Amino acid sequence: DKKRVHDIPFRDILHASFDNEAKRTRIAFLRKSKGCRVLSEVHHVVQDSHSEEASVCLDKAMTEAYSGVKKGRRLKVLVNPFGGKGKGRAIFMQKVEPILRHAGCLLDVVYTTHSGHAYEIAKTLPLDQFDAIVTVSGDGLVHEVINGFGHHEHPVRALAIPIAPIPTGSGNGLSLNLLGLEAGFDVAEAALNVVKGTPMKVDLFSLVQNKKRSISFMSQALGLMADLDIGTDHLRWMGETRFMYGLIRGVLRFKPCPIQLSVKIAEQDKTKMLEALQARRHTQSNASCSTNASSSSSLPPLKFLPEDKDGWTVIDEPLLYVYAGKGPYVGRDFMAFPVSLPDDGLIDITIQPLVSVCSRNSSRSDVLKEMEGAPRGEAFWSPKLKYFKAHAYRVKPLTPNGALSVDGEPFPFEEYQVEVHQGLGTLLSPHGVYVADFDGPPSRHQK
Ligand SMILES: Nc1ncnc2c1ncn2[C@@H]1O[C@H](COP(=O)(O)OP(=O)(O)OP(=O)(O)O)[C@@H](O)[C@H]1O
Repeated sequence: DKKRVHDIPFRDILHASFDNEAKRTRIAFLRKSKGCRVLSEVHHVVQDSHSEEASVCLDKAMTEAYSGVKKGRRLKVLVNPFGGKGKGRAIFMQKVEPILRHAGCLLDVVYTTHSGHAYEIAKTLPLDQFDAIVTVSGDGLVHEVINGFGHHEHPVRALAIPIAPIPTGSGNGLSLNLLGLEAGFDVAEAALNVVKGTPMKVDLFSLVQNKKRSISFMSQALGLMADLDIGTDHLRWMGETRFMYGLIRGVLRFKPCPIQLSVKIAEQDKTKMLEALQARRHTQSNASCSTNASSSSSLPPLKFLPEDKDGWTVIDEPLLYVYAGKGPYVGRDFMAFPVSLPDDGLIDITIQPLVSVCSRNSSRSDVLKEMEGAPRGEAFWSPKLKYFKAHAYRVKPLTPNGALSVDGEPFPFEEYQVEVHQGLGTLLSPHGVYVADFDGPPSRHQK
């Protein structure tokens, strides 16, 4: 009977078992429905003579389904009920929790009640009780968790606990980077990553401002890009569209970003950056770059002093924006760092000099044209856009007025320095690499 044949990849199986009393098989799995993944369950009654065969078969299926992965993970789940369009709680209860429960995960769920709540929880999290921490939120809660871990009594061990995001915020850049464009907003796919993803080491950044050290995992934005993160906060109701709206509005305003930028450059050859990306795609496991969690009880010391000048490049020209970070996507419609690698120990920095966009040969419409290719990271190839990989950088504001956004959160517009810590953070990932389609330049940028 054809109707009874289910072709289920092992990866999609959450649970498979045989009830010998009732002679019933039970398989819980994810299937595709209208472009999204949904939880499904099938039961079959088996003839007595086939009981043993069924039992062996389902045991085997479970072994394959959880090959290399601990079954029944212990999870600390943090749900921001107000993230994005305010549907975090409902999405968690209706779509995510059932998947985690069917997979036999043990859940300790907290609904955050205030800004800073996730930070407090992460700061005092008992380290041996959880296999992963799940954020049902946007990138803001992840920033809090990482900073809480950074201020934990044992920060390096805390940062070795993998974080797995469920995308219910407005940006969800981290989910996009882990799951890719197609699956990045699919909460069921993200839940499957919670159940079966493997730990992937990622670089984190120390940001020092007024002697205070914060950790950033995704981005720091100045000028137009900060306006995009912060200046569109009141447009949260728009969901992710607010980023594209902010981008167009910012380009039309054309406001310079009054800073002096100093960069400890590691690479500025775009072709070499692409080659490194292509090579990294073939080495999916990055366990070798893991920091030795047990050997250190404090955060890595800072390597670069604010007065270091040797080997630093100073950029004084007027800029439209500076955008620095890790992970290709910062939003669904913006691949800001297409050649970013999770663990190269470097930060990607993009700079748009104002002169090149205000020159006689260039115009706002040119910038907007570049933006058309933003979802595919095409601006990378624009000769007008400077793109560095760096060990560290520092910013000195030249006027008191401006905006700085760190991982999407507003920070004081004051002098700061950033450096990279290789492999200090841990995420759960289905692929062991960032998922973003990016290769050679589009035809208009080909020589
Ligand atoms: N109960 C709460 N009330 C008010 N604010 C909260 C609450 N819980 C968390 N927050 C704050 O909400 C901020 C944003 O949260 P979150 O990352 O979930 O969504 P988002 O900002 O919509 O998404 P994105 O960061 O992707 O734009 C966090 O910085 C956090 O401090």
